[in-house]
Amino acid sequence: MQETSPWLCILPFPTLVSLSSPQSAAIHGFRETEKSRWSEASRAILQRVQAAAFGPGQTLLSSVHVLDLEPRGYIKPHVDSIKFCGTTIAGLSLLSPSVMRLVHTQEPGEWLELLLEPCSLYILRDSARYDFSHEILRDEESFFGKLRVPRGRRISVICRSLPEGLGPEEPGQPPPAC
Ligand SMILES: O=C(O)CCC(=O)C(=O)O
Ligand SMILES: [Fe+2]
Repeated sequence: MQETSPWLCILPFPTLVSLSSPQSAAIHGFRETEKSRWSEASRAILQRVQAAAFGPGQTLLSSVHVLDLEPRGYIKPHVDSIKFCGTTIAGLSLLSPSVMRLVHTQEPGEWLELLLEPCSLYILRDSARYDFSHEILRDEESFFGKLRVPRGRRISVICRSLPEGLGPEEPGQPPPAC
């Protein structure tokens, strides 16, 4: 029997809400939720993500952001709000491949693209997080160099560090989406 991926337990989303997060205006064709309770199998995966992306001294937002982007959905260039998000953003991409483009906010000629394969993890930290905008290209523009990367439904699971100076969040109080 084929083993079921633990990530499949997040599909379909039972209670998806529009969180109107600061970045939501940049995102088109999506649903999202903040999730703090996970199955044991998913927790094990999240721990691997967190061990790879965050240092021992970093505190994370207590909820993980889950974003469900429809095949025609895309994310316009933005820098995550420094009010709600610290130095590090780590995103696990599921289902469809996609292309993430980073563009320097002061030097638009300085840019790079990342091919986000399903089950890959990207980490935006320090300069990549603060000095570059990030975006997910829409299907029509979804090329990695000359390689066409057709977009389907994409789900991302995003962990973020807490902004400096903010203590761990109050238990039971969901953080603002970041
Ligand atoms: O889907 C992703 O990997 C990135 C989402 C994002 O940029 C955001 O929610 O601010
Ligand atoms: Fe973002």
